[in-house]
Amino acid sequence: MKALITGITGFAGSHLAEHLLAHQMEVSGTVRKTSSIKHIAHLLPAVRLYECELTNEANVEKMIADVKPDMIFHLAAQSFVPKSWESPLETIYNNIAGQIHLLEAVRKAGINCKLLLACSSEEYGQVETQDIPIKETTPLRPLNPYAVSKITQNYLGYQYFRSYGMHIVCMRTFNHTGPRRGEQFVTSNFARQIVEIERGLKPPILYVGNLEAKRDFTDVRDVVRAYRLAIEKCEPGEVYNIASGSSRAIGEMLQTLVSLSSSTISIQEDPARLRPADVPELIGDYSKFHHRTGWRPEIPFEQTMQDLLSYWRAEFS
Ligand SMILES: Nc1nc2c(ncn2[C@@H]2O[C@H](COP(=O)(O)OP(=O)(O)O[C@H]3O[C@H](CO)[C@@H](O)[C@H](O)[C@@H]3O)[C@@H](O)[C@H]2O)c(=O)[nH]1
Repeated sequence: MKALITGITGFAGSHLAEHLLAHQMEVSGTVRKTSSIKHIAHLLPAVRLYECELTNEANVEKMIADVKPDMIFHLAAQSFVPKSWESPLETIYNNIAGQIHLLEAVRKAGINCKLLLACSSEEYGQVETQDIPIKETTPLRPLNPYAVSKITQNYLGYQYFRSYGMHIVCMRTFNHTGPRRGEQFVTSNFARQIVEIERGLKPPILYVGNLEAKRDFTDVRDVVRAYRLAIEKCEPGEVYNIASGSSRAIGEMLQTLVSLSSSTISIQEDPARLRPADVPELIGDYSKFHHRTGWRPEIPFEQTMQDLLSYWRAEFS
């Protein structure tokens, strides 16, 4: 089976490539001119890389015609919420134009290809207390342009399924983390600061934003396993939550990380890290996905935090 991963050089993309190779799939992926291949260098030449800008229609058509994948995992996106406030149009344009080019290229190529769209729990946005834990039927009340872009990706997938009968499944993935997580995201940002403090590279003050928000974290390695099961077993046109089913305040997550270090660290709020609006609490109900595939998360949160710190310690060794 030929799998294509858009965003293969990224965090989830690199873990997914490893997972699919371990399941005897042929793996290709798209890279941009500016992408670092650091996270997948160890997988070359087993994975094939295609230089492709998803916002360039001709690039995408050529890539799909060349690869003729049996399945596509569409992960490439502008995925950092604060950036979507700084440049809303860029986020909307990148995330939507890229996906439309991909859907159109597959449709025009007339190939038999399953697609998985990596959407987001941010689509739920402002969730009412009675809606927790969040089901796929919970109303969508987006709080930032990134969330709007993901809702659009989600509904485009539905529309192409309905209009053309394409095999498209949509995952509303809750927060996920682990080794290689980009340093702008909260878990990795805090872990990196701790390691910099341990190494004496910065004073022992860890800067934070909103510690009250609650997020439902799953290990990225559990998430990529879910993506393979989803493309194999899920019903096209449907949307599925991927979550752990419990949440933690960001402050609790920070305490877990700090407890795994022997350094003495003080915490200081950095107003620049506060957002114009922050989703207060996300807890996902993953029972729909569990009933379809048998999946449940396996890696304990403390293990994920330990592995994330180990990743940053290795980066600074
Ligand atoms: N990034 C960051 N976030 C902080 C900080 N301090 C507190 N936070 C809080 O930590 C929470 C998580 O922030 P992020 O890690 O940036 O993730 P996110 O905004 O929840 O979005 C992530 O999860 C979504 C799924 O729910 C993904 O769709 C999205 O792409 C991203 O991975 C937010 O409530 C944010 O305000 C900080 O210093 N940096």
